[in-house]
Amino acid sequence: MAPRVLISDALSPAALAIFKERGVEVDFQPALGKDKEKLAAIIGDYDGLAIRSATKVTPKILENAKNLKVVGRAGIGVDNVDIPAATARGIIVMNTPFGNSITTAEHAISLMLALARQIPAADASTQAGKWEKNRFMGVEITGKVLGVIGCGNIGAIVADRALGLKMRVIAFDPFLSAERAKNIGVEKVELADLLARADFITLHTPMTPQTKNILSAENLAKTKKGVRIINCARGGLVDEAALRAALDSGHVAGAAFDVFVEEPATSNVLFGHPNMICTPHLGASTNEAQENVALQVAEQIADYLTRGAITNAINFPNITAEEAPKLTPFITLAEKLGSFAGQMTDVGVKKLTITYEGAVGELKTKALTAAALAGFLRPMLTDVNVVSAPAVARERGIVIDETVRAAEGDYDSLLSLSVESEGGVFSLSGAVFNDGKPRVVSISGIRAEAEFAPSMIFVSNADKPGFIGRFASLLGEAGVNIATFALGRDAEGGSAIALVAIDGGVPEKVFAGISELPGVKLTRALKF
Ligand SMILES: NC(=O)C1=CN([C@@H]2O[C@H](COP(=O)(O)OP(=O)(O)OC[C@H]3O[C@@H](n4cnc5c(N)ncnc54)[C@H](O)[C@@H]3O)[C@@H](O)[C@H]2O)C=CC1
Ligand SMILES: O=C(O)CCC(=O)C(=O)O
Repeated sequence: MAPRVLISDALSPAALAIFKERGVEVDFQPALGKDKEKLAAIIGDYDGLAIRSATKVTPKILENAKNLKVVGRAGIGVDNVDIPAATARGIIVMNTPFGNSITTAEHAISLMLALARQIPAADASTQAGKWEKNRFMGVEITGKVLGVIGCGNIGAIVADRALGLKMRVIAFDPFLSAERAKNIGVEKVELADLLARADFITLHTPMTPQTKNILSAENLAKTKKGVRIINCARGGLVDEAALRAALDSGHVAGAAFDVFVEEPATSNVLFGHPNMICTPHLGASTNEAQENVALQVAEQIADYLTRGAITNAINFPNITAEEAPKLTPFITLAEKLGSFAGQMTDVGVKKLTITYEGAVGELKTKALTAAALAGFLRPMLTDVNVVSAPAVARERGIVIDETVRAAEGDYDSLLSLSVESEGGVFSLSGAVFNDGKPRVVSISGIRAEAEFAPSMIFVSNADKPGFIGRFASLLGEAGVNIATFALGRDAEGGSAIALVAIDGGVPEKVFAGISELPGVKLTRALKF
C-alpha cells in the first residue's frame, strides 16, 4: 500500500507534485494545522506529516498518530514539534535547514533599513497626505556597527549582506570558531562587548534556555543609547516588556520584530510604539523560499517513506538512499543480535558494549547502535524502535559503549554485543553472509553459526556424551520439528551451546523438560 502523507499547513503546491511523482498518497489540508481536534481525529491515518509553523505537533496529536513515521518541517525552527515525545514514539522529525535562510536574512536586512529610515511610518504619513519631511530624520548605516547574536546560517548571510552595505560586523556566538569568523569577515566578540559597541543588533539564534531573554532588561541597559534592534529569529529572545520600557525611555531608538512570544500576535506590549516595526512572522515568506522548503521537505519525507533514506533529521543520523541498501542487512543483524541479548537478560542492565570490526565500522554505526538497542529493549518494552531506543536506554541509565576497530578474525565485518547486567556478562557476535542474511557466529565466546529463525531454543550445557541425543529425542517425542541445529563448545568436556531452530513454538512442558536434562545450565525459548 502506498504511504500516506498529510500536509496540514500552507505549503507550496510544489510539494504535492513531488509526493505524487514518488508514489506517495497526499492529502493537502492547509487549514488543518489550526484545528487541533480535527487533526488529532485524523492523524492516525497517515505515515507522514508535512508542516510549517501553524501546526503544533503536541503529545496529544502524537498519541493519536498510530501510523506516523515522520514529521517534516518545511522550514528551520522545530519548536512547534515536541521532539522528545516524537522520539519516544519512534517518529523521525526532519527540517529543511537551508531553504529559507537567504530569504530570512533578507527580511532582517530589510527591517534594518526600514528602521534606519523609518520607512513604514513615513509611508503611512505620506499616504495620509501629511508630507512630514522634517519628522523623519534617519541614520546612515555605512560605517555603523552591526552586532549579530547567533552567527549560524542566517546570521552569516546577514553579516555578508551588511558587509556589502559597508557596515562593520561583530558577532557573539559561543560556537563560532575564530577561523569561520575570519572567513565570513566578522569580528568575534563576547556578548558584553557586542552590547556596548553595536549601533544595530540583530538576533539569529534558536530559542534555548541560554538564549531566552538574551536581551533582558539588564542586557538592554548595557546597550549603546540609540541602539536599534531587529529580531527575525524567535519571540522571547528579547524581553518584550523590557524593550517597551527602553523604547519609551528613548534608550532604544527603534526595534523591528518579525517574531513574538505569543503567536499569532494579535496584541502585544510592543504594538503601537512609534519606533516599533512589526511583521507577522514573514521571515520565510517569499515564493522562492517557500518553493525551496516545500520541495525539500517533500523529497525528504518521500525518500524516508519509500527508500528508508534519512536527511536532516533532528532525532536520527542521516542515511542516504545509496547507504540505505548497504546498511539494511546490518540493521537487521544489529536488531536480531540485540533481540537475542535482550531475551537472555532479565535483570538490571548496566552497560551495553557494541563493537564494529572491519568494513561495517565504515557504515553509519550510530544507526546500527540504535537498531541493536531497539532489538535489545523490545523484549522488555513495547513501542520502542530505532528512533526512540537511544533515548529510552539513556532514560534507564544504561551505559552505551561503541567501539570501531579493524577486522581481526575470519569475517570482513563482525558486529559484537556484550551486555553487562546484575546477572553477569552475556556476549554474542554476528555477521552478514554473502547471501545477505545475518547470522549469529558466536555466543558467550563459543563459535556456533546459525541463521535467525522465528522460533529458536538456546541451551548452554556441560559438554558430556549423550546430551544431544536426549535433547533431540525430547523434542521429537513432543512432536517438535527441528529445522536447523547449531552446536559449539569451548573445549572437550568444557562448556557447550546449542542453538536450535524449530517449526512452531516450544510447548511449556517441553521447555521445562529441557531445563531438567542432565548438564543443562541455562535454556531460553527465543523469538525473532
Ligand atoms: N522569521 C522566520 O520566519 C524565520 C526564523 N528562523 C529562525 O532563525 C533562527 C536562526 O536560524 P539558522 O541561522 O538557520 O540557525 P543555525 O542553527 O544555523 O544558527 C544558529 C546559531 O545560533 C548560535 N547560538 C546557539 N546558542 C547561542 C547562544 N547562547 N548565544 C549566541 N549564539 C548562539 C549557534 O551557534 C548557531 O551558530 C532560528 O531560531 C530559526 O528558527 C529561521 C527561518 C525563518
Ligand atoms: O514557515 C514559516 O513561515 C516560518 C519559518 C520559520 O520560522 C523557520 O523556518 O524557523
